Amino acid sequence: MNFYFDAAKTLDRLDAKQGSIKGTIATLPEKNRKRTSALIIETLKYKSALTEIIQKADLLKQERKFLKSSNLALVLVHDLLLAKGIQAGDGPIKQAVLRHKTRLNAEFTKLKIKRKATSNLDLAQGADARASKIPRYVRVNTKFWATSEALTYFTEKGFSNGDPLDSSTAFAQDKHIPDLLLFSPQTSFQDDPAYISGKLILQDKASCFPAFVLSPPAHEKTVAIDATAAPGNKTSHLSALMKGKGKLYAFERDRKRFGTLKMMLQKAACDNVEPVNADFLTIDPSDPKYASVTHILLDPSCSGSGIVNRLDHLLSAENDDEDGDEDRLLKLAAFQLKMIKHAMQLQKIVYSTCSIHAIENEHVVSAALESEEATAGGFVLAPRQKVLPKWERRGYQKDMKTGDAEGLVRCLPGEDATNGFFVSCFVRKSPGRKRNAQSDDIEDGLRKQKRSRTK
Ligand SMILES: C[S@@+](CC[C@H](N)C(=O)[O-])C[C@H]1O[C@@H](n2cnc3c(N)ncnc32)[C@H](O)[C@@H]1O
Repeated sequence: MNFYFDAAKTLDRLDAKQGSIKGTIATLPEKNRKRTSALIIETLKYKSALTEIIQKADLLKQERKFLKSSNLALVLVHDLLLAKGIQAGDGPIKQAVLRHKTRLNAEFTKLKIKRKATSNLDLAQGADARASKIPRYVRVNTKFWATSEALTYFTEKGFSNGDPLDSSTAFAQDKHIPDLLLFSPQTSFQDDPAYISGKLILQDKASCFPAFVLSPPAHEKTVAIDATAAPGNKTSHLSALMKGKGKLYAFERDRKRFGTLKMMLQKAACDNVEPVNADFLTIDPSDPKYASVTHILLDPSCSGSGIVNRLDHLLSAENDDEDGDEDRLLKLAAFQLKMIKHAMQLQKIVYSTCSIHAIENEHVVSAALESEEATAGGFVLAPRQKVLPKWERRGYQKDMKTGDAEGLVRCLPGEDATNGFFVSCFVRKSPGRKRNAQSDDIEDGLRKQKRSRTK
């Protein structure tokens, strides 16, 4: 029965908007996690049908002594009607549902007739249509092997070059991000040895933009920060771009998510990363440890409104945050701005969100550009040619009080074959810029390297 209690509690947390489906499932006890998460997802798929059946059968009223939680009733009735029956010993709660088996089955049949369903599947809530237009993106972890080796690996597995949205055996290389491959959205990598061993990282294309735009040089003197790191996809991308050289501090304030981050970093062989379980806002930029930091990735918590393939479309309509709850967005925006201003005591900053709302994107960037911290540090937006110049969709100028929106990158789900995303890059203006010995050394070094290569 514990398995049903865990599933019901998780559904309670989702109803209370305490996280995304994926994020909430990740906090379940490891034992039975696969089984419990399958039950949660299946129950959510059929939630509207199951709720109607339970109401019509008057189950909660009649069994109020045993079924105190509506979500517990949902998971039990799910298994009774749509799976192999309730998988638990004969206790009073199971008996409370079984007493109504005939009535529940009758309501189930009536509902199918009412909804003109020819199979159980017709009662399920459909996926977000935009998700089917997003290929399955897989980043080759160049810490372990080269992209050319990965291409051979997949060719030997039966994949061939082509459009992955047309064929389940086609794959392609991405046009904008090196080492990123595209597969059909249905391709599963969970059992692929290359995924299990950390040689492949499942990461949406847009979420690869921030590390690529920041691109800290692969140099022993480079010191960078990922200020909001867990679960760690962007951290491992940064580490790969740095070729394991220099130092990357990865901050994560949440203890549980910090555990996930550490596991991810180990699996992806991120040996130049030092994970730090601390709030980025509490670090003192004048601390000698961070004085030589040149590059900062800032991908703070956001509304997640751009993510369309995260299963969250399964949450009920009243939880749907299409227009965003303004209060919540304003609170998030205030926190996001605080993070940027804190980072402005350091050097080059990439700020990103997986939100489509201007409140968390252009508005935050404009406010950051107008802040005292930006003036004191001489920060401006990096121009388009430094921020994925070939990417067509740029920021919304109408939502910028100041700054050129051409320097901003936007991704729209359903239109760009990615989730919704936003990327900006702040750099210090050269004139009047405080000289940072470390960063200037790195830049000088790289300039010299380039010169000697072209000679
Ligand atoms: C959007 S997620 C980051 C995702 C991550 N960049 C990735 O690609 O895997 C934001 C993370 O920042 C953490 N966080 C939020 N505020 C923080 C702060 N002030 N200091 C450190 N971590 C913070 C959250 O706990 C959460 O894990």
